[in-house]
Amino acid sequence: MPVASDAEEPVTDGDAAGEGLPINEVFYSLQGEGTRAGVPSVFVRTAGCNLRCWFCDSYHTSWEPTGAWRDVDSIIEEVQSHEQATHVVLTGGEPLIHEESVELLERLAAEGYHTTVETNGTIYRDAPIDLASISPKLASSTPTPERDPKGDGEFEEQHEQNRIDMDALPRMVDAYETQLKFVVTDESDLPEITDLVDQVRAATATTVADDDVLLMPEGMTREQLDGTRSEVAELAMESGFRYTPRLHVDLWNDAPGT
Ligand SMILES: C[S@@+](CC[C@H](N)C(=O)[O-])C[C@H]1O[C@@H](n2cnc3c(N)ncnc32)[C@H](O)[C@@H]1O
Ligand SMILES: Nc1nc2[nH]cc(C(=O)O)c2c(=O)[nH]1
Ligand code: SF4
Ligand SMILES: [Mg+2]
Repeated sequence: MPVASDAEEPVTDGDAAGEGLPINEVFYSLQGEGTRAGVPSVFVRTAGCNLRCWFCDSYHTSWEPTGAWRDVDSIIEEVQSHEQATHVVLTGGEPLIHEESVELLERLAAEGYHTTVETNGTIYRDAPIDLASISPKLASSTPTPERDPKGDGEFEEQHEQNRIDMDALPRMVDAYETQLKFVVTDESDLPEITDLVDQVRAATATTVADDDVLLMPEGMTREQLDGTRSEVAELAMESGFRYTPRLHVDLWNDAPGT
């Protein structure tokens, strides 16, 4: 967890917006998820999210947002310090809740970076995004009282109402090269995924192929993935959708900054 320096305003939940972007962490790693798994990339993780998935592997961006307000220049400078990298992954939290993410993406594009945005697909923004890595949230993500990592189900209704936006999602699919990356907890998720993909196909002019739809096993640790990955791999073979590993978890488990 990065600690805010004296020069930077710390981010806390319910905070008034500061200057620039609330940044939880910037780190260099391999893209662990999706069609570009294995590509060396700089990750820029914003703080704050409009959803509250019970399983969120970035708890300190959603349930308890933490970090520091930073201007775009300082973020670009840190990205450029990783000289080998040509790919940048903007993630969060939900990076597209922040209008300033557009400016950051514009600057990254002008510097020649390939940009991937990891997003829950509920907010559309017009920006130079090379790959929209959209992870629409299923009913199994909802923080019921039994599955609330922090409280007693206080976010259940808000999460349930906001987790799918059938205006923003097809709009993003039509605007950008897209992968739809679903977190799968077990086989009961599959009918909802199929239904959602059908709805997106009906609402877009873009062809969404079966291998643009990725099934990703739920799990923050190797141990948790041991309980989900085989079943999700079988589901991919049965459905014709694509499987994505969580390469970073396989390599580094849940170590910070990976
Ligand atoms: C922390 S989210 C940030 C971006 C955005 N808010 C979203 O959900 O797409 C980054 C990615 O991690 C996935 N993810 C979060 N928690 C997970 C878990 N416990 N197991 C598997 N994937 C998870 C999300 O679905 C998303 O694809
Ligand atoms: N290595 C690595 N790959 C990732 N791909 C998407 C990530 C994310 O948190 O959005 C992520 C992450 O946190 N680490
Ligand atoms: S939408 Fe993304 S960042 Fe927000 S709670 Fe869910 S997984 Fe975490
Ligand atoms: Mg992650």
